[in-house]
Amino acid sequence: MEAVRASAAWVASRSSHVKVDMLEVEKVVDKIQGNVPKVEWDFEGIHYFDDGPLTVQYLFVLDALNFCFWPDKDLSYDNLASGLKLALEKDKTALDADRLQSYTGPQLRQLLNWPRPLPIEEERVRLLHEVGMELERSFGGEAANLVKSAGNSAATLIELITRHFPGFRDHSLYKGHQVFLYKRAQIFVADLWGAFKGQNYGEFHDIKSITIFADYIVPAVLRELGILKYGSNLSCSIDSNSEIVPGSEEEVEIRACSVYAVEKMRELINKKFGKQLLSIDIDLWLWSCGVQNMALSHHRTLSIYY
Ligand SMILES: Nc1nc2c(c(CN[C@H]3C=C[C@H](O)[C@@H]3O)cn2[C@@H]2O[C@H](COP(=O)(O)O)[C@@H](O)[C@H]2O)c(=O)[nH]1
Repeated sequence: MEAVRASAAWVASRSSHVKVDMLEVEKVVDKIQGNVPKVEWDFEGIHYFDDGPLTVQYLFVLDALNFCFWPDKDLSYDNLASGLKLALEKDKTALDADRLQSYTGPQLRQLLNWPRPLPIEEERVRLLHEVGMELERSFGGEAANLVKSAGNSAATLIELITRHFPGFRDHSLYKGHQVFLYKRAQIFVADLWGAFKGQNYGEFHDIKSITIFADYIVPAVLRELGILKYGSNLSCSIDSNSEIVPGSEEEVEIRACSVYAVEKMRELINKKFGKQLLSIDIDLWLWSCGVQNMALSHHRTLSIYY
């Protein structure tokens, strides 16, 4: 994921609305003495797992829809993960490639047992269709075949996903430069790694190449820790829950600086404590802190990417 790392650093070096405070990065690293608290994947107990290909199908569909929950204050990622899990437990064919291509908005709501329209519902349906169609066309209908064809390489899997499924192409243009963040593609790799505990469909020899997943929770945690500093206009917009325009400099800077800050944290932990941490582990720690802190205000961007 060199493209993510390099483009995030490029943005961080030119950023004007968001700054990474390296002194605060150092303070946090010293405070935890290089020991990032271990958070178990599925600490919430909400995901489907059967140790086989159906779990891979579940995780791929989950991450195809893993974005933008905040416009509905009662909806969260948990509803999606547990809704899809229950749907699969009731009907093992619910996420088959042909079924994915035919869901309508109301049927998707019904599948998730959600009583009203989902945020950006028409995009969610479009992405489901895209996943079903391309899985059928190129991977015999199974996400497990997509994973197998990556040959245990996280970078190859992300390359395959973004080549075959346009809905995962989480790119932005910033000051004329292409920025790659690939949040949902990377989180799918992390979910495989976490669910299968680094074995079988979750075995990746280059898992350390993955960065954090630039969503709307981790930046809020980094800001709370003092690691990200926002300019006054941006601070006001976020604290007053105003929407941040997708693709704006502010939005790209928030996401890219989050990736960059955690890469710096990781480097510092390595330098000071001689530990090689995975960004995935830092991400899950930060994310779990964020979702347990209801008081955090996060940036609000209507986006299909996170
Ligand atoms: N950086 C990062 N972002 C993550 C996740 C996850 C879930 N990962 C699962 C994997 C193992 C664990 O046991 C987790 O269950 C969701 N999100 C993002 O959060 C936001 C949802 O927030 P709220 O509206 O409050 O539900 C939304 O952008 C969503 O895409 C993560 O791990 N890292």
